[in-house]
Amino acid sequence: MLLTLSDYEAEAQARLTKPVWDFVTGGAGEDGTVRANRRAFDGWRFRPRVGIDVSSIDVSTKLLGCSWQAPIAIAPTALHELCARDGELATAPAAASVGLPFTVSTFGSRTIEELAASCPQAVLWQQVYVFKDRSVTASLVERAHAAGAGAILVTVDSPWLGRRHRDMRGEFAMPPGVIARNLAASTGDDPDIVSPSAHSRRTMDPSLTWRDITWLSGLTDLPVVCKGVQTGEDAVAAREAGAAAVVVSNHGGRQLEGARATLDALPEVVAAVGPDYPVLMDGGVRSGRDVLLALGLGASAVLVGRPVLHGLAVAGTAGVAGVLTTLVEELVDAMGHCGRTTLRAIGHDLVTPTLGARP
Ligand SMILES: Cc1cc2nc3c(=O)[nH]c(=O)nc-3n(C[C@H](O)[C@H](O)[C@H](O)COP(=O)(O)O)c2cc1C
Ligand SMILES: CC(C)CC(=O)C(=O)O
Repeated sequence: MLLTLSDYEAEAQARLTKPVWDFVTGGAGEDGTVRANRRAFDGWRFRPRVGIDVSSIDVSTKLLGCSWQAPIAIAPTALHELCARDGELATAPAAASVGLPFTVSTFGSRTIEELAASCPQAVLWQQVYVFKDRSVTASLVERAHAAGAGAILVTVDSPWLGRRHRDMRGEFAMPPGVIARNLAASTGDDPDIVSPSAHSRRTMDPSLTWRDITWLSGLTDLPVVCKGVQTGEDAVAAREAGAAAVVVSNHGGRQLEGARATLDALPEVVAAVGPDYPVLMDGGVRSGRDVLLALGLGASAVLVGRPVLHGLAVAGTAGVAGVLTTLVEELVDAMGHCGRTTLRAIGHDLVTPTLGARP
């Protein structure tokens, strides 16, 4: 029975080849930060209130110029065709049916134009990297705008891809026929990403600074969101560079082994930018209760990465819709039991450190 996101994960593992499973699941080094992201959620418990009418619960929100049915979005993950034949073409209708934004990766196996045409109801965001060749980044932004995207997420944690031991040991190579078509539409030819690590060394720009975010913000009227911020200082710098929001993210533990859990970094970031600036987070969110803890610690919304790929591998569109619906239902359930009926009613008083889990 597919009751929880762990059930989808186990079922996905049974369906994917080992190299693809390792690529999706793994992180930098020995996966220490991947585990830290998950464990951080065990460090917090709820302080439920009772005596409050919870017969009607509204988890919808308005953020970055669009309406969301719940404060959850799909994080950008490369090459959905690794997990399902139709790749992102299967993901988009699931996001649309649940009413949540879908961030298309630069390395999407389908172009943003194809996705916008095949699923006009979907709220699509475009993730970009600052490439050494700035014209490729600018083209991704321009195409996203023309395709009707709602926001640009610029990933700022990737001078190159992290040292991912699972992929290095397994000598991961992209299966033949899996093509980063979204990037290809901006470079003009099939980008050679057989080795994602080698490709990142050739193309991603390690000289990226906040000046580049200012440049990027000047290219578009769309909200630009900085993804990969992990400190209060950098959140303030992102805001000053023109970002409309930040995503507290360590790339799902795939970049710097030893980076702290994103849930641990979140309160510092929220304190630095104040309550009126949108702070999103991702990393290790695996239940609606996790979503609620992140909101209690100040997040405006969360993104989920791997669980969407698990849903895709299990049952395509229906699998992704199942994963997203589970998260929303669990969030509503937890809010009711906590005596909270709207997102506005969620504050720091909702959470308390787990006794014995923290110094
Ligand atoms: C297989 C895979 C591919 C990813 N590709 C990208 C990408 O192309 N661009 C990006 O900014 N982040 C990428 N990420 C990171 C996610 O956007 C997100 O930060 C991370 O998956 C969140 O953690 P979670 O998987 O625990 O939810 C990728 C993550 C995974 C697992
Ligand atoms: C295909 C890669 C460039 C994407 C990825 O693995 C990542 O961003 O974590």
